[in-house]
Amino acid sequence: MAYLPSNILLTPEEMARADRMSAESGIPSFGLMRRAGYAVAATALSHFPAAVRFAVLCGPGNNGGDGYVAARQLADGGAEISVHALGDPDDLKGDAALAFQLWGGSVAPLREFQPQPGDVVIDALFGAGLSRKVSDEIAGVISSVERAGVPVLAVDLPSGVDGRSGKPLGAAFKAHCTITFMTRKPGHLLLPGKSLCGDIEVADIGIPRRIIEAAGGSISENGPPIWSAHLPFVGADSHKYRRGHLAVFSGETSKTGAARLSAIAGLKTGAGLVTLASPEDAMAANAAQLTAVMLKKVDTNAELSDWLENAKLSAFVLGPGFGVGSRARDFVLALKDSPLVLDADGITSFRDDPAILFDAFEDGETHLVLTPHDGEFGRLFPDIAADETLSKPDKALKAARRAHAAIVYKGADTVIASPDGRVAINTNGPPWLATAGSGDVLAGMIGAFLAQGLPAFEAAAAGVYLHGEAAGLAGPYMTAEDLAGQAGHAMADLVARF
Ligand SMILES: NC(=O)C1=CN([C@@H]2O[C@H](COP(=O)(O)OP(=O)(O)OC[C@H]3O[C@@H](n4cnc5c(N)ncnc54)[C@H](OP(=O)(O)O)[C@@H]3O)[C@@H](O)[C@H]2O)[C@H](O)CC1
Ligand SMILES: [K+]
Repeated sequence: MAYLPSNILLTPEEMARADRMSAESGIPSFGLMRRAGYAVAATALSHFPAAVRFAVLCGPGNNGGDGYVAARQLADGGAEISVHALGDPDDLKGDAALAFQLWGGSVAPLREFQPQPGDVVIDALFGAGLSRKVSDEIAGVISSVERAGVPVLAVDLPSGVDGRSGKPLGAAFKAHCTITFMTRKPGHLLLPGKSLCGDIEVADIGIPRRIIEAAGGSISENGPPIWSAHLPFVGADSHKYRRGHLAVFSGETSKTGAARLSAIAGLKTGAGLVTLASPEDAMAANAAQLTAVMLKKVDTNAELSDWLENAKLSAFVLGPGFGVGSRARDFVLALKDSPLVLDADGITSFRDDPAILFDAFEDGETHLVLTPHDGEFGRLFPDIAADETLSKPDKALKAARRAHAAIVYKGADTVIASPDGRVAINTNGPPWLATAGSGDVLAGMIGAFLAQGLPAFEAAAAGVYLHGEAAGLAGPYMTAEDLAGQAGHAMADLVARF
């Protein structure tokens, strides 16, 4: 059984489409279920060789079918098995009915299941077909398993987790590990689903890759396949390792640190030049702490216009420590034709009338990157943020289309979306990234990729990925300075991979 590494993610609907396409191309659907069940049994044995009993909980659809196949396979191998079913197994249809026949052993009602010490629960209640909140009866079984502290192997998804959004519907198992088929689903990577899956294994059950690719939409795991072709150093001479001129706007005297973090991160991410644009009153504070980053006094709109006319600037970062208000709005509108990362105070400055921002960046190729965390997202897109029916990728995509911007919707499961429909879920950020100044560093990294000529979505996704890599190098006790400091090493590692 092959286990597939891939950055393609299929929603449950897309996976169902892949199933249909493979059936239409002549691949017997029961063969898929059989291989799925075998993979479950193999994973159960490899993860839990000392299990006293495998307690297989089977639902009323094909997820349950996988469970029956696994039960047969494990029983044939000599394992102790119990099978409990939701609903009457005689009502099963299609492949699930065939799988039940293949099992051929006894089945007790789910409500009679009582976990025992030494049990390993194989959770085959619901997978891709979960369509509504789980009942109190099922929630009761889930909590009895949790109370007993016995491990859970989830088939496809921990039952109760919505594969599209990662949200639990009513209640959900917390699995030790989850075995899914062909590709992971967004719900495996989005919170809280991610924290309920445990280790995730992906088994090849024989759907051809061309079908997976054709059935897939536009959601993928963030990683080099999305943006590496745009990196300037790929296949290039070393003189191209640094390029572009990034400008970062500093806040007033008492708030200059955030912009300096962005600027230093930008330099280490490969921008050829980085200039900090500083108000006069902050010049001394900035000058005292900068060496490789250049400094330019920019106080007024007129000074900004003059600078934009006379300097060759490739991209901008505005927001970290900048201050909320009309000066931020005026500067952003002056930058409307340039690649821009708008972060923090820059975002909040448009909370009263976000349409001014969205309209300003409407023309041409997408060249604005917005990097909101939850609070900032709610300020710019209050209706989208409040819509409980939307997943985080849905929200990011809707926001991207409205704002004509690449959106980096930050969090422990950062999502990057493009107005053209592409969405990436980031997975390499360690928990210690949630530290003061981390967002400032990210803005500088994205700004540097914009300055190096990456399109907005690719720059955003590459920046988020590099941020995660740098945090991994900096380790759990890092500060934002350490994080910015590791950007160069993380870039060197990336360069070495291409
Ligand atoms: N290519 C593959 O990946 C393959 C995957 N397989 C497995 O099949 C499931 C998906 O099977 P499906 O039958 O579509 O869906 P489920 O088994 O997950 O669930 C559907 C049944 O569950 C009922 N349901 C849904 N939500 C609830 C709820 N909250 N409470 C009670 N019952 C619920 C639903 O009832 P409806 O009334 O909504 O119709 C269905 O009866 C996938 O996850 C894999 O494990 C194949 O084995 C091989 C190919
Ligand atoms: K399941």
